[in-house]
Amino acid sequence: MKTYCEFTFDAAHSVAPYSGLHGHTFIVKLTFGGPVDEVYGWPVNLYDVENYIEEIKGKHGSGLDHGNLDLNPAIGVASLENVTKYVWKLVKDRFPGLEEVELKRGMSGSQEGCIYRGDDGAAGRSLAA
Ligand SMILES: Nc1nc2c(c(=O)[nH]1)N=C([C@H](O)[C@H](O)COP(=O)(O)OP(=O)(O)OP(=O)(O)O)CN2
Ligand SMILES: [Zn+2]
Repeated sequence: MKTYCEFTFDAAHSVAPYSGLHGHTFIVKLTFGGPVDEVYGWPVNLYDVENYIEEIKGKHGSGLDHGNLDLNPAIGVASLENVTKYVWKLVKDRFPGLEEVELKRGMSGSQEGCIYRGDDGAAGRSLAA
């Protein structure tokens, strides 16, 4: 069984020398697997995940939401890939059943994104549509 949830956050970033500081709405999809609860049938309680998401989004720029990703030393250069790996680390530490993080930026129909499954050798595919 794979269970997923999505969330968005608005943040600024730059990827020098290719882009200066600008903002996006980032869309994140978290997919969970592993042993399921015998009663509820789920590998993870999304209620717990949603509470944690609010925590990592933070308030007033203290987290991902409405922040400048460039200022977070744990991310490094705020490319799609580095932000995706950062989200992976945040969530995997709290929910070991995390199996995949997909991060997208831009508007539907012209989005770019990548997928990370915890293995640097895994193909992170660009979703330039
Ligand atoms: N594999 C990747 N390649 C590149 C990335 C990346 O994250 N992964 N990022 C960039 C630059 O950010 C890119 O040149 C600028 O694109 P974007 O961040 O989307 O900024 P835009 O000005 O294009 O914003 P839009 O909203 O998409 O118009 C380069 N390569
Ligand atoms: Zn950008």
